Amino acid sequence: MSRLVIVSNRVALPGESRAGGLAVALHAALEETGGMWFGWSGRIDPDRSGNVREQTEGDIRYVTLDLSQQDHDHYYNGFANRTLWPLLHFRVDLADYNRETYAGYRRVNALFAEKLAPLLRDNDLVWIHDYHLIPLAVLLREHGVRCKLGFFLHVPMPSSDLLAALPQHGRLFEGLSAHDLVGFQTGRDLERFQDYVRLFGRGRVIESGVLETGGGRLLHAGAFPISIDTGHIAHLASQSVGKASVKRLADSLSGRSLAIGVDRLDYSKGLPERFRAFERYLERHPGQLGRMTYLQIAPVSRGDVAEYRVLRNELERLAGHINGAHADPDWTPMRYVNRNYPHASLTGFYRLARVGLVTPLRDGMNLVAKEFVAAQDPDDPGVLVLSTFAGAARELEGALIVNPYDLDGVADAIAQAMDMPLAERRERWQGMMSHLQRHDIAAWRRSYLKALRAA
Ligand SMILES: O=P(O)(O)OC[C@H]1O[C@H](O[C@H]2O[C@H](CO)[C@@H](O)[C@H](O)[C@H]2O)[C@H](O)[C@@H](O)[C@@H]1O
Ligand SMILES: O=c1ccn([C@@H]2O[C@H](COP(=O)(O)OP(=O)(O)O)[C@@H](O)[C@H]2O)c(=O)[nH]1
Repeated sequence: MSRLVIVSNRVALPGESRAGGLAVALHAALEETGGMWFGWSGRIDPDRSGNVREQTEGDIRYVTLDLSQQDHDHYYNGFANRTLWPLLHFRVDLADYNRETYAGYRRVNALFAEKLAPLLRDNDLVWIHDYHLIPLAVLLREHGVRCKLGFFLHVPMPSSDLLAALPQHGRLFEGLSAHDLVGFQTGRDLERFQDYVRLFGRGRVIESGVLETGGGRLLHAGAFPISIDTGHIAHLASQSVGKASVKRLADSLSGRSLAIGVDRLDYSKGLPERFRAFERYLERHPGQLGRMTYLQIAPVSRGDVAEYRVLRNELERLAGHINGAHADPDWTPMRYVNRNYPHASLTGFYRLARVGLVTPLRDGMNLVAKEFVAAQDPDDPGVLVLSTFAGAARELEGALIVNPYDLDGVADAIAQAMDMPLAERRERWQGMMSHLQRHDIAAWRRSYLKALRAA
């Protein structure tokens, strides 16, 4: 059996709990197979990049690298999160390109390749994750690495005309052809990648999922929608009833219904639009006033990046305004919390909620949508209000699908969820839950690795 080696910027080290779907999902995948997880240690070294740390827990060997402040600023805060992240989420208006951060991004990828290459064996399966590490495969090949290399993009693949706005897009994206298999979240992402290869990459699509790249190399590509450990989330949720944090939340509602949103504090998640839609709900549905409390959990993310700080200020202002304008002495319409919660609490919060609000402007998948469904009480399930621009909307057909830019539409969906009869809630939930039982994180890992072995 070949060894699985996962490479990603973010590594869920033992004992670390941090919001973010990639780390949650990869940890669940590696727990089943064992193997090696290689990535950034999460630490800044005041002197230099490249200090290697190693630890083993169970069947997982973690090998991580420290980064210097400057490398971290240029690679993670800079090119990855101020250039690629906005661009890949269709936000050319927010993308900030500069050659210095691009050089830092390439430098850190070169360092990853230098430290990882000597650890690899020819029969390993190496699975590289996300936009932080697009050039890594080319660099590993230059170090003589011959094993199978796969890549998975967790974020959306944008339209090729948008991608073409990036200087160096050709060098960067043509580098994907050094992999044996490139995976995307949805069929639409795959289609947009194929368009890019055809229109800008000097390549051709032989058949869907089989491409000839500009350099004449054969490349396999496919859609592999990521998922959750459905059984585990459902189990945690069912056990959460007696948990103190869950009980305190339940008691604090004084019999009112709960609507919940759980998102990293990120502009892709559509939080200002969601807050405004919630206010619109209060205005358009006065008959429901005082019947529901909206809890938004939004742990601070990428706080060193300017756009994220601006967003945080805007959300504080909006939450204050909504409560100021609509609260009663005995009822506050919304609660806004910047703390990070472990799954043991979150799953209980999801289960308490009548409405789950997942309304990103763009999202690769959105695991919160899937967790919300898996955590529901089968006898009395809540309703998911889901943006059509989340990858999860391609699968979760029983959700109320909304356009997050249409504030009235989102407001009306919240009201519909509040009034939805039990029989309809059950029917919608059962369809989504049986999908998630069949398509869980193990199925995702298996289908990707099967395709990688075959590529
Ligand atoms: O590592 P961070 O900078 O703290 O950010 C957390 C992760 O955010 C993004 O997650 C994506 O992956 C999820 C799982 O596939 C998916 O459901 C979600 O739609 C994506 O946004 C990012 O792509 C990861 O690299 C980050 O680790
Ligand atoms: O306080 C929090 C907030 C979020 N999450 C987890 O972070 C992940 C977020 O993944 P998603 O795919 O929804 O979005 P991402 O943050 O990766 O863009 C989910 O597993 C959440 O349960 C968490 O553990 N604690």
